[in-house]
Amino acid sequence: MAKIIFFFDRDDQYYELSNFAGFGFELDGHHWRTMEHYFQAKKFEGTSHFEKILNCGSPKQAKDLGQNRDIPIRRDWDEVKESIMLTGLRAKFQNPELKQLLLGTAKKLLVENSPYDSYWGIGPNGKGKNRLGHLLMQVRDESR
Ligand SMILES: Nc1nc(O)c(N)c(N[C@@H]2O[C@H](COP(=O)(O)O)[C@@H](O)[C@H]2O)n1
Repeated sequence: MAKIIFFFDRDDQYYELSNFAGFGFELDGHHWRTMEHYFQAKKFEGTSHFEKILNCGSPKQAKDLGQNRDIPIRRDWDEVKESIMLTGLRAKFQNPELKQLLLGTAKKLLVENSPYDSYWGIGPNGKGKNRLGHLLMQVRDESR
């Protein structure tokens, strides 16, 4: 049995772990359609761009809006982004179905197999930080 779970593409067995997966949750008085909506919107808290991301349809739209640098993102984003990601993941995995799925991964290494992102995923050379995978494993440990 493989000791590593790679997730990223829609047809991956554990696609639910992806921030793009369609599992909504409540947090900070809002309903978030996906983790990606929450994460990207938090870059622009207190602006109309936050509302635009909150209300947009797809995680892809949320990410595209979140990468728009015509609108300034909060200055301390690099310092707070990990704790924002962790807070969102904790809320997402309150869903009993998702919590069971996460716990069912037991002690396996969770890896966001993103070919683009060397910070949250493992990036093009497979050596990225995989911070999303590590935070998911933290939430898994907390859920036991
Ligand atoms: N382009 C893309 N497609 C997916 O299906 C993804 N899961 C991701 N990764 C997510 O992108 C977010 C990082 O965004 P920033 O570059 O920090 O703005 C993060 O939620 C990754 O999990 N990307």
